[in-house]
Amino acid sequence: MRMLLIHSDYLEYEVKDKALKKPEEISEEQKKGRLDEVLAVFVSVEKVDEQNPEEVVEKAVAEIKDVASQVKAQNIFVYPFAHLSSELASPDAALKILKAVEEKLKEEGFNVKRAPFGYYKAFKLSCKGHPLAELSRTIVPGEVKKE
Ligand SMILES: Nc1ncnc2c1ncn2[C@@H]1O[C@H](CO)[C@@H](NC(=O)[C@@H](N)CO)[C@H]1O
Repeated sequence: MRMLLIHSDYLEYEVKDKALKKPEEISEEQKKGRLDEVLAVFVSVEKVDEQNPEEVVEKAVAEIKDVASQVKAQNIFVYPFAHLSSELASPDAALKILKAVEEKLKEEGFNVKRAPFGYYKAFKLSCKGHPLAELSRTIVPGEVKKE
């Protein structure tokens, strides 16, 4: 799994078109979304993650929690983003893992939104620009590499 974490004044998105034949079913309300004072987490789920999804979810949540506590962010936006890797997991596996990350973060007490899966989306992001505002993490079953 590849994650790009951007501490932002806000992130907002608007669904534009289907990017998969069978994207995630969403409500009218989910076609637009916004969070302020947010840690935006752009996530590419990778093929290797399919070997141990539970471990990857645990490690991803631990890394996100760590960064969120450093930047003092309570709001987290999990954003499916198929552009951080050339070895992507299947859509089904990726969606399951992203939903699990979302659920675990909610269980940890964060205010979490997850952008819809399988769509082209317009988005606006306002990066805060401080030294910890732009971070990346690579997670594979068995190890976590930090930038
Ligand atoms: N392995 C994977 N990890 C994360 N997201 C994945 C994925 N496989 C499919 N997606 C989702 O389907 C859209 C088309 O690839 C993706 N859409 C996007 O990445 C948008 N930024 C538009 O390009 C994404 O929603």
